[in-house]
Amino acid sequence: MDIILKNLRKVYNHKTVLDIKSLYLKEGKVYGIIGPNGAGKSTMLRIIAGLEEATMGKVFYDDKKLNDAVIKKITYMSQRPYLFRKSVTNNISYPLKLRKIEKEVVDKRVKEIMREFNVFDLKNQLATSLSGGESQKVALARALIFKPEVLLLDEPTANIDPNSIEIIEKAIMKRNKEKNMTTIIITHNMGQAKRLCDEIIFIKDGFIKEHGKTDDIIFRPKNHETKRFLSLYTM
Ligand SMILES: Nc1ncnc2c1ncn2[C@@H]1O[C@H](COP(=O)(O)OP(=O)(O)OP(=O)(O)O)[C@@H](O)[C@H]1O
Repeated sequence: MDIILKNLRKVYNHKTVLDIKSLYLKEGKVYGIIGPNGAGKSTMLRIIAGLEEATMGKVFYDDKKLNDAVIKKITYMSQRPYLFRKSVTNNISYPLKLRKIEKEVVDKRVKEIMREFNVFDLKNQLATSLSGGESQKVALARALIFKPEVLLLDEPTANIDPNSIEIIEKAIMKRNKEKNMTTIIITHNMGQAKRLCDEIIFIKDGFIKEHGKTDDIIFRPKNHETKRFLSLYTM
């Protein structure tokens, strides 16, 4: 699914926190959103996810506005994902049960994805008792189990150990190749941006300051603000 932002603006308390004239995100590509704290990255993602309304402007999904059919194809994971006070298995199977998938298929897919994310041993544990990293993996397994067309991730691997980061990145790349999933990832990890993203969008003060191919942005940024931002990271 292509995602198109047109004259999108978000204002909080008379302050514009996001102002995007035009952005075309193509089906099957992985986009990295980078930028300082408070730049408007999460606001943009929440608007695309349909969790927040823009003050002005529109988001199109292919040529459609957000509707029930579109919402069913999108999955969004926040910085602090919310898990139900139920077992890990119940949490992960929830999106399939919601879509009335038959039990045998649900059981098979849940087992597969728990193995993929290395959380199988936690299957009966109460999800609210998991560690931060474990919760993140379970939340992503739940987000991916229904095979979304659009994946929106707000810092999916903040505070995650390298082994789990690798599991999460592999899971994203695998689906991207197989399902042509359009993916947008907010990250403060430039190594991750390099590994995962086809293109990078640098946002500051609510504006897109620079957008281009990952290597161009990371190694040959043109905008002086992008240069300054990237110079603060060790790569
Ligand atoms: N519900 C809200 N009410 C008022 N202001 C808000 C609200 N949500 C976000 N903001 C403000 O909008 C600006 C952009 O916030 P946003 O969360 O999009 O930034 P971000 O780029 O994701 O930052 P971070 O890297 O810290 O997660 C910030 O100044 C924030 O304080």
